[in-house]
Amino acid sequence: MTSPLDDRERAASSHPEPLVVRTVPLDAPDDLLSLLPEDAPLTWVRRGDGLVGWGEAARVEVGGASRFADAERWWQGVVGHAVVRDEVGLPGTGPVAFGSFAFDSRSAAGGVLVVPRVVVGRRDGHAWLTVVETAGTLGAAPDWSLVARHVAGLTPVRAPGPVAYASGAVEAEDWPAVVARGVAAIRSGELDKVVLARDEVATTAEPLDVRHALRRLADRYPTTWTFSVDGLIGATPELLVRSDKGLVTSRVLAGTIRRTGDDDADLARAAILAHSSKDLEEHEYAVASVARALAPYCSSTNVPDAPFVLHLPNVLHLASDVTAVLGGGDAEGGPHPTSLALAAALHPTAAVCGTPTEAARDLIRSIEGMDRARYAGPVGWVGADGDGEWGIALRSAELDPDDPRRLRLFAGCGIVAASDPAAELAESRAKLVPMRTALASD
Ligand SMILES: C=C(O[C@H]1C=CC=C(C(=O)O)[C@@H]1O)C(=O)O
Repeated sequence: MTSPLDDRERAASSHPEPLVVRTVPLDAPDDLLSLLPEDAPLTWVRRGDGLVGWGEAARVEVGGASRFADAERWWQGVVGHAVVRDEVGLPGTGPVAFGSFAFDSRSAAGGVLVVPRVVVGRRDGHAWLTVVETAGTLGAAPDWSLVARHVAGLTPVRAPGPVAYASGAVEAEDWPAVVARGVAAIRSGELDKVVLARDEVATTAEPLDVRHALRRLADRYPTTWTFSVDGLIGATPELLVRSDKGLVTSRVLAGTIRRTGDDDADLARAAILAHSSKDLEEHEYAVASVARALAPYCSSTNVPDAPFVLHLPNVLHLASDVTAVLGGGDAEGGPHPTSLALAAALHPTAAVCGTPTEAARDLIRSIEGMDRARYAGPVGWVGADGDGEWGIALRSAELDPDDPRRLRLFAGCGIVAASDPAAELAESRAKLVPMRTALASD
């Protein structure tokens, strides 16, 4: 990513020419990922459905505490001026922006929204093509031949070759001491929960072709959301917020146990996790933070009585699907907040920060020893009507914009009074597995 903007004026001044946007139906392509170019692929895909995009019709970079509000204002300006003909009318048709935002308002990573020139989307057997022009008027309807020509020009996906791993900001063996400081702060009553993370640096033999990693993530972790936005890639199991015609959904995860690879043993571990008071406590803080953040915007919020166990290939998580209906609360009578505004209101949940939020953020700043950049921040897309989907950028890596062989991989763990630092280190290793597997060439 180029240097972020952190003043409102520059963010506001990057309005493009009015966009001319046309969406037409397509026969559903079998495989969205096979359409991606090597250069700057944009991706939000789960179980074969979702959006892929390429090219750049418009872009804004934002920074600081106002990063979400500035991005929102820019997007409203873009869609307010756009000429749109949408022949499909589903979530994700018409103009969309892919985005990702830094975890911490102080991070230089800031945030970005990108409007692709071409988007192909797929949902429940329906598919569409959106083409965005930056000059001119609505022309002839595009069709599959445009995508076919694009695909014919794609380079084959390249494997990255051997990968070398090195410590990030904190050596792995030193990280339990960081966790121990978190536990001590909790036991002394400073806060209830903190989520502490660490990074590691991967260096690939060949420049990374992001498509290689995305394919492996999507194949191995089909229940997660595989994403790629401006050099941030991953497969997150955690949905911060989906907003779809007034219905809001959030998949909250917190509380983890590693898988053994043996199905019977893993079933026993799922039962242990479902009854672990330490993990249930971690989970409860995360769910409460989501319910609290949604309350001002929603007339009703449904929080399941107890979490279910989400099975992923590397770990099992406690999970709760929280749903809510927009309207009522403090927002009574006003326009519905967009999915981006909801993501801003929810971020950071106690699944990635802690409880109370401010105390946890301060502790993270003082003991974690690294800049999380866009790890653990919102990543996803927003449409012209404000509906969209935003995940939390977990199980992720950030490419070095100056070196296509270098990436930072991230993993974090929720810490409560009963946490054991050595066990948290093992859990963080398990959470690095998806990205490590994504980079492998076997
Ligand atoms: C912070 C991460 O995971 C969060 C999501 C699920 C379970 C978590 C846990 O059990 O600690 C974390 O709250 C991460 O993967 O980097």
